[in-house]
Amino acid sequence: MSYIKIDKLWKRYGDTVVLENLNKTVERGEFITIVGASGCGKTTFLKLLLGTESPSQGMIELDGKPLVAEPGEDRGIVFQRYSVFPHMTALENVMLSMEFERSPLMARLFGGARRQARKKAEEMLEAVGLSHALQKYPHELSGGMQQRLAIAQSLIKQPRILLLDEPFGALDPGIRKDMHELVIKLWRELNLTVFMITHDIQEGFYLGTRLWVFDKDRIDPHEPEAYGARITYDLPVGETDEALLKTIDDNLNQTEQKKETLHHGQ
Ligand SMILES: Nc1ncnc2c1ncn2[C@@H]1O[C@H](COP(=O)(O)OP(=O)(O)OP(=O)(O)O)[C@@H](O)[C@H]1O
Repeated sequence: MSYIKIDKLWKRYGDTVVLENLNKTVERGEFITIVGASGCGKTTFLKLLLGTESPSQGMIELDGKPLVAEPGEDRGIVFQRYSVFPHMTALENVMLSMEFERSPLMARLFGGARRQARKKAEEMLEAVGLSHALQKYPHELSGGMQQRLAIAQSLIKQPRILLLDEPFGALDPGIRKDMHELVIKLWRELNLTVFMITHDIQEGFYLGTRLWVFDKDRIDPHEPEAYGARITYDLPVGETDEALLKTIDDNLNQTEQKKETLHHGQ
């Protein structure tokens, strides 16, 4: 039995087909990177995995059970820009995630439980390289540090699956490299299963174990909403040649161009 099974999965919004009949299995500990043209449904797919969206048809199974459409502790997500609470320090922001989890009504822990939460939050901030910034407020942190904080917030709940939606898209290349190392370290040490969306196909090939390409390869000019994205490539990372990379990039650019042409023709 596979850890995650994506079975005849469709997602529609009204008459618009966003995802079309996805079928995949994923084993524990895999690191899947996802690339695809803008607006083709990558974030929607992560939301289906997170459980904040539900399938129109088909299902996702997690550990042999249908994934329920509500966020679970076993899944954590990091977005490109994370909304941390501006009036709370890094430490308080991470502690708050734990307080919400352990005391959902009051979001407040006391005494020994609070001391324990504080220790765990400090350890997690240290693991992401922010031990020197525990008392800093988000506006005092650089973009890379804010994403480290977002990762700490998401990992403090000890998810088994980490969903990353272009987490480094807004960062400078040098800082991105540090973040790659951090994510690889956390993935290995915490034995996570990771799904990460990126716009950068090279990043997709550098990180992880498997690269998925989402592409809406069929477009009917009379009915542009009729087809959704499918997973057109599923490639083991590290075994693919440059020529194939270029073909994928060209295909995705063509999809973008077709969309542009349709858009302007309307
Ligand atoms: N809640 C919603 N209601 C209606 N349509 C939606 C909703 N969420 C997403 N969509 C549509 O679904 C399509 C896919 O959106 P999604 O954000 O998943 O794409 P994406 O591949 O992540 O894009 P990008 O790379 O630009 O972030 C878009 O056309 C979007 O407008």
